[in-house]
Amino acid sequence: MSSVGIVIVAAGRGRRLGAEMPKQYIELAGACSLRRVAETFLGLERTSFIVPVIHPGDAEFCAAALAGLDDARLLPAVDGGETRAQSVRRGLEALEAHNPDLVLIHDAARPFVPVSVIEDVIAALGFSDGALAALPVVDALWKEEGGGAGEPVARTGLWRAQTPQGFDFAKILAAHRAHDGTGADDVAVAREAGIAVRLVPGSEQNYKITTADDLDRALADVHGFDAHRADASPEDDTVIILPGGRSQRG
Ligand SMILES: Nc1ccn([C@@H]2O[C@H](COP(=O)(O)OP(=O)(O)OP(=O)(O)O)[C@@H](O)[C@H]2O)c(=O)n1
Ligand SMILES: C[C@](O)(CO)[C@H](O)COP(=O)(O)O
Repeated sequence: MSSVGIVIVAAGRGRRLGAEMPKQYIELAGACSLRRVAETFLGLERTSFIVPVIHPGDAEFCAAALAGLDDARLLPAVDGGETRAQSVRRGLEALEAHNPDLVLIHDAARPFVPVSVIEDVIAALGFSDGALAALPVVDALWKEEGGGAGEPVARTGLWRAQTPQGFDFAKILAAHRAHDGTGADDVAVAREAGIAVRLVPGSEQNYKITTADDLDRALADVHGFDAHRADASPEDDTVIILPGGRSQRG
């Protein structure tokens, strides 16, 4: 079975949210978004290695966020760059020594990614060198003209990109090394290098915390998502105290 490396990009500043600390470190019912993402990927047997990519000034935030996750697959965090693409590249360079067959790249700012979406992206990599989670655009689209609705934009065939975005490791590393560091996501980098990328259905649950409204939504959603996770094994009522003081049913 192919080995799967995970890059969690967490070096952003969260400027559009404008909170006191970067959004990936804001607590959502006892665990911040970065920790939630790390726990989700550590919960997958297919995960071989995880490298968090962080801002050089966030080492203390990161240490607190990941405290107690005692798992050899969780590699030391590496410093990110000015752009998301630069941060991804640094994560990939850190994974190179571990030589994974595949890599999944995920935003730390998407705390509620369902395991099924991750598994579907990995499955698509069985027949494609690239795959991304995405959702079709369902609303009508209008081009703005002077504050009003101008020309309509056809929505047919348009998809909203999410993460994880997964790739053949050697191919996406080479693509990032050839890239100028400006791509909005790894699909842009991959396509520039001629890598075919499959669309895999994402999830509305897998939204990115970008604005204050998104953070409010996450703070409202988190208890429901956690209850759902806890109810996964209702026959076993044991309460497990997790590192960092969180609890869940076992
Ligand atoms: N130089 C950067 C920029 C972004 N990211 C990460 O890439 C993901 C993209 O989400 P985004 O909402 O663009 O994050 P920010 O850059 O933090 O947000 P903003 O643009 O509002 O500052 C986030 O997990 C972010 O931490 C990163 O690792 N390195
Ligand atoms: C890859 C991505 O999640 C695509 O939605 C990306 O991080 C988007 O970042 P943006 O700065 O909000 O475009």
